Amino acid sequence: MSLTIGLTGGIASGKSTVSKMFAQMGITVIDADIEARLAVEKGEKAYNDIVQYFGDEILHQDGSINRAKLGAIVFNNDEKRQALNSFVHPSVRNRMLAKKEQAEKEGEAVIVLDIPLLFESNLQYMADKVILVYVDESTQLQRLMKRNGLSEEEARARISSQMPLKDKIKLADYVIDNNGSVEETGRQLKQILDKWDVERAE
Ligand SMILES: CC(C)(COP(=O)(O)OP(=O)(O)OC[C@H]1O[C@@H](n2cnc3c(N)ncnc32)[C@H](O)[C@@H]1O)[C@@H](O)C(=O)NCCC(=O)NCCS
Ligand SMILES: Nc1ncnc2c1ncn2[C@@H]1O[C@H](COP(=O)(O)OP(=O)(O)OP(=O)(O)O)[C@@H](O)[C@H]1O
Repeated sequence: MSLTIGLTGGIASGKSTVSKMFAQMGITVIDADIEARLAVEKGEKAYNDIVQYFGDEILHQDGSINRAKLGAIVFNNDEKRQALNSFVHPSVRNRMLAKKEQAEKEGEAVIVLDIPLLFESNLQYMADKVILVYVDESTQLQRLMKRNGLSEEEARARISSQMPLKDKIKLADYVIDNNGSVEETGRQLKQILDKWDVERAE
C-alpha cells in the first residue's frame, strides 16, 4: 500500500517549490500542469475540442496552442474557462491516474499528486492526505505578477478564477505557510513528513 499525498494551493502559492523538495527526497511527483500541457498537444482529443470551440486564432503558426492568448481569454470569462476545463480535465485525470497506478506497481511507497484545482474539481478522492501550500493574497499577487510579468489586473483575474486560498485551509489535512523563506517552508514540510512517518532520502 502506498501513501498518496495531494499537493495543492493557488496560482503562484508555491506548489512547484514544494514539489521540487519532494523530488529531491526521491519521492515521485505527478504534476497536473505538466499533464495538462501533454493533453493539449496537436492530435490529442482536447486539442481538437479547443480549436473547434475557440477557433484558429488561439493557435501559433506551427499549429500549437498559444497559451498566452488562450489564458487571456479564459481567465476573463467564466463560461469559456468552464468549457476549456471540460475539454482538458478528463484527460488530465486519466493521465494522472495511469501514472499513479504505474508508480504503485513499481512499489513506490509515497506518491505526490500536484493538483492546483484539487478542491475546485473535487478530486480529494485521488489522495489519502492533502497538503495546502498557503500564502496571503498580497504575497500571492506580488509573486504572480513578478513570475509571469503580469499587470495587477491580469494577476487578480487569475487569482479570482480559483477558490480563495483562505477557503481551502479548512479542506486540507495540513497547511504549509509559504509566506516566509523557502528554508522555512522546507522545515514545515519535513515536520509533516516526520509526523506521517514518511521515509525519504535527505
Ligand atoms: C489557460 C492556459 C492555456 C494558460 O497556460 P499558462 O502556460 O499561462 O499557465 P499554466 O498552464 O502553467 O498554469 C499556471 C497556473 O494557472 C492556474 N490555472 C490553469 N488553468 C486554470 C483553470 N482552468 N482555472 C483556474 N486556474 C487555472 C493554475 O494554478 C496553474 O498552476 C492553461 O493553464 C490551460 O490550458 N488550463 C486549462 C487546464 C487546467 O485546468 N490546468 C490546471 C491544472 S489541471
Ligand atoms: N518562500 C518563497 N519566498 C520567495 N519566493 C518564493 C517562495 N516560494 C515560491 N516563491 C516564488 O514564487 C513564485 C511562485 O512559486 P511556484 O512556482 O512554486 O508556485 P506554484 O504554486 O507552483 O505556481 P503555479 O501553480 O502558478 O504554477 C515563483 O517565482 C517562486 O520562485
